[in-house]
Amino acid sequence: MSAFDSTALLLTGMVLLLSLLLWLYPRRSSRLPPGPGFALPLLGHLHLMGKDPRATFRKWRRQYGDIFSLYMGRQLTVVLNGHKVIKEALVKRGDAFSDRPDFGKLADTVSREKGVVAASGAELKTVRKACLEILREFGMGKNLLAEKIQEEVTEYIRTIASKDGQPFDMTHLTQISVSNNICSILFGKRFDYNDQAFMDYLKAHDNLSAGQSSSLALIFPALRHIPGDPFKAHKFVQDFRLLLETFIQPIVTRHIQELDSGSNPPEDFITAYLRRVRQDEADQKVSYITEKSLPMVIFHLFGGGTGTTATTLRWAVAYFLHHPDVQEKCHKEIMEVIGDDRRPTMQDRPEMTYLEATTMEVLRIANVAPLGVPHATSCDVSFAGYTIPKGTTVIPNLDSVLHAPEVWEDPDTFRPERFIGPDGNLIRYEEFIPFSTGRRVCLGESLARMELFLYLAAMIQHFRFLPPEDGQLPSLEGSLGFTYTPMPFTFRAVPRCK
Ligand code: HEM
Repeated sequence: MSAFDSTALLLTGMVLLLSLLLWLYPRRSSRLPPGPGFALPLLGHLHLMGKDPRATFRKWRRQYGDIFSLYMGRQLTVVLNGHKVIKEALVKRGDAFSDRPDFGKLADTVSREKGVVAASGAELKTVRKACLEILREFGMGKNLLAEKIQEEVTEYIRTIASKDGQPFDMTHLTQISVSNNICSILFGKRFDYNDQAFMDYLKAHDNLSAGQSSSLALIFPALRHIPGDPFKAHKFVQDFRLLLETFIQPIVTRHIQELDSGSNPPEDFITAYLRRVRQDEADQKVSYITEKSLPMVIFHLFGGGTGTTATTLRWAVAYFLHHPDVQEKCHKEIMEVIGDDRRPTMQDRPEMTYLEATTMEVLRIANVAPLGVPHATSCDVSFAGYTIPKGTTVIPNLDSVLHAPEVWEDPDTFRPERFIGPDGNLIRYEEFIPFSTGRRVCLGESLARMELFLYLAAMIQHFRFLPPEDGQLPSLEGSLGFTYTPMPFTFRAVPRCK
């Protein structure tokens, strides 16, 4: 090859590389909301996000305003901040802002089904409606379910009492117990607190919600083949498979066999959903309610019903340990309304303003889903003077509402009294949106609120929470993955004397 040929080859290579980089380099159009400048090819602004996106978003909000944009990889993403903007988008313009983005190619290697959390458009409408109707059939928000939860709470309290006031970590016990409530609805059964297989499933669920995989791994599934799994991509696929294929799918298959063979499957969510599938088939209706999508729907309800409520209970105990006065005020109210010789019931709830205010303050300050779940635009939208294209990922930054200093005085101070008015009644702030707002508001909100009340009332009725003998208090700085969880801690649950 002559020197001329090699130079030409080198130049052509450089031009091709430059074109590829330019093609990969995300550029923001002038009609988009402003945002950080330098986006890398492939990574976009991921390298600027830091360990705690909440802190980065607070900084960018100060710099660019309530609506800013960035690139997560090559995906255009708009972050909405403050109650006014989030309400405007998710509630008033809910028609345009209620889709979900593609949750990543790594998840697609396990299943492409959308279930409920990842569904958009007509599929979302049909599946969400069916889920809500069936959950209500099984008593969500009603006494029937409250009684079931009370039985689970009784078992939970018995197990805590068996610790004899010695220090323990409540994480696994609380997770299994809370998960049993949604499992009773979904599968018609609860799991023993020592069931090792179930504990492994919960561990896999924990790993997924801790967001162990990097954002890069979610976008580039091939990273799971790198030896040593540095991006935790292989682990993500393993955990996802364990839950979907080893835990949930066999239960669904058993229900299908029982239903089709005329034997009696348990009267639970799966059977109710399958009856709808069969009905739509009999009516020859083209429907999104299908046998194939059912395992993913169950995966989402199981996931939603397992992590967040248990995490909120752990945050509540962490704050009680830091604020014994709040614990005592809750106990005093419980003694006045319920006493110590019967179980708390849902009928007691309206009388218990201080416990309710305390629960709301825990939900606000701990804010277990600080960035919500990403939404996506279903069409090109003109919004606040910008044009946001169809398919843009939208992050409703709930942290910007629940910790807004203009709404909550000293937002980082734990003070249940902020939810109680001068007349002694609860104040229902419009800005209190830990379950998000609009068409995709948390589907399990009333179940979660019922659980939080029944667990906390019974826990405080029976025990005084104290730090271990060395006085070590839990950190109030948690770990942020898909949810915001407390760091592991131990405490003593000392029985209250009758
Ligand atoms: C303290 C407890 C809980 C909190 C703080 C919480 C919070 C949230 C938030 C912020 C969202 C995102 C809404 C959006 O996209 O705008 C969500 C969605 C969801 N939650 Fe919860 N949640 C809790 C408990 C539960 C429970 C007990 C269930 C069980 C059924 C559940 C099931 C779901 C489902 C299925 C979705 C997706 C809804 C959709 O995509 O349309 N959650 N939750």
